[in-house]
Amino acid sequence: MWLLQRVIPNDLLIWLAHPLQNANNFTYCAIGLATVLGGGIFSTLIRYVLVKRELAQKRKEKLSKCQNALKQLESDVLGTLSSSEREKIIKLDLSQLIIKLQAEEITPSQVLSAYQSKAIEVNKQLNCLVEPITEASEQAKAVEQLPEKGPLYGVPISLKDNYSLKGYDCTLGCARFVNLPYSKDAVIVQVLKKQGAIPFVKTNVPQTMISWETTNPMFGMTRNPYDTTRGVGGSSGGETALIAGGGSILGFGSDVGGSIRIPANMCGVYGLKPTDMRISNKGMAPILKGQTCVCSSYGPLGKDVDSLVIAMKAMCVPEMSLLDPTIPYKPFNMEVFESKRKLKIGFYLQDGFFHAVPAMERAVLEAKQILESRGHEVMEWNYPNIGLKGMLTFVISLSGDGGEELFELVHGDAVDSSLKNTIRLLSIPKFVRKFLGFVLNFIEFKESVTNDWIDKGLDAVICPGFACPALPLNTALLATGSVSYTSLYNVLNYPTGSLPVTKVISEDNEKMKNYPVKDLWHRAVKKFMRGSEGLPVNVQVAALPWQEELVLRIMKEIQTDLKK
Ligand SMILES: CCCCCCCCCCCCCCCCCC(=O)NCCO
Repeated sequence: MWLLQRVIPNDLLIWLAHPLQNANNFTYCAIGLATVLGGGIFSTLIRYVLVKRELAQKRKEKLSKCQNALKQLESDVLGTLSSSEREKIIKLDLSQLIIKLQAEEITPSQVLSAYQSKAIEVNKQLNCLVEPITEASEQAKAVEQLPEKGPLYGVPISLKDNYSLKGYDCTLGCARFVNLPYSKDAVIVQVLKKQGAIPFVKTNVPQTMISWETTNPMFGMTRNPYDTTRGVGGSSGGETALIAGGGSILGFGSDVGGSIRIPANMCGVYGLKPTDMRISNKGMAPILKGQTCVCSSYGPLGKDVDSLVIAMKAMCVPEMSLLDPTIPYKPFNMEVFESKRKLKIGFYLQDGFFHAVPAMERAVLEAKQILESRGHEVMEWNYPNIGLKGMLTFVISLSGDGGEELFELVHGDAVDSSLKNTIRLLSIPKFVRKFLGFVLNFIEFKESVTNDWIDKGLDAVICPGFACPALPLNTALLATGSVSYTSLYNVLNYPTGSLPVTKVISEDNEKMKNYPVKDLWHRAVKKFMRGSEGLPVNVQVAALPWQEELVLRIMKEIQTDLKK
């Protein structure tokens, strides 16, 4: 009161108090209610502004911490290797590198230096890194002292930002996760380290990872090494940009709707999404925690099929099941991978939901021809409305909470424009979700697709790696639905690989004049294919659950004949 009297002139106070002198109980209640409501709104606003400011500060601090760590690393590795020594290491493929490391022709520290300096160089152009793992150099020296060499002895590996490492944040591009370092390595990371691998960088992701444009308000946009005006896909886009740019020889990503395979397609990299539960997710940064219909799978990315095989062999070991008893011990089956049994393989060029561009169709036809020339039977596989049914199942599964968790993750944070649309699309009201769920029986859909494969005797299916190659920066949201090509295999939980088969040529784009513009998504894709010549085009290979070795075998056969 004393303060009010000092600040507000006396006459004004009397005038303000006047209605109160004659007020009845109702008026008191109304004034009280208005005060409580007004106060509530005011304090919520203040809290919102403070949270926003705090999160903006966190983003700034985290970015500058990461940039300083990269600068420090750059000066630490400067001069450790001559550029010709570095290039000799970088040009080795993973199998050759492992042979040289095991034979002690090169040391883990030398290999690490080569990749550290190359990654920094690539990052300057593509902005694909989050931060370096500063303990990597010590770890490289430590493995050199070990009496036994693991299968990944001295191999530097890059990890998507959601792979938890002791002492490091997993920000997922969200400021609320800054300064929350993990106290333990995820099980995958523990196993990889045990096998001799050296995690050396964490790579960029889209904000929340539920998007296929690798950009976020903290670390910014990752660019495509084939054309820096185009994106890299996502969400493991930092990984594929780094690998394609030569800054990593083996990377690890995650995939709930295509996040390993979409960026693999955009950057011409090899990737494998294993069956859920083949590889542990224990200790990983959780996302969409409550939902169990479509789960994140964790898998490798590399420059050839052999890299994926090496990674899977190294991970499918008893150690994985000991550290995470929910994972069945299922060692990598070389017999299946090396088998010469003739296969029956289905193929499709269109999923009936999103129209794939001609370059994607041609890639499937080229892969088909290779497989036929090897004596496999390749037949068209057309499951009615697979694209639409798969997409609806995917969207309804992800939006089980009406987008609540996604809202919460970005509340008060700057929201990336590429994500706004997705959140809106996933905020489907409960009654619509219930209706769609009623129309489409998920379990029946999954069972029916699997039965169809079994009835037709299919061993595997090949199809477009995505609906289109890399799009210009900031445009992924204009073609959101093209995710139907990859998300189908998350819904089905089939292991699926992606491999580069060809590049866009002018004849493909000439055929774009007949590309059906069914809606705004297709209009955008049609427009953005202009100037896409030279971009990589991948094909997907899918098989029934737990058949990772079969997927890799087919990928290897296609890769081998493409190189001839
Ligand atoms: C008639 C059907 C309407 C369809 C609406 C389409 C809305 C789609 C919105 C969902 C887009 C999600 C993109 C996901 C990209 C990949 C995410 C991923 O795999 N993340 C990895 C997490 O570990």
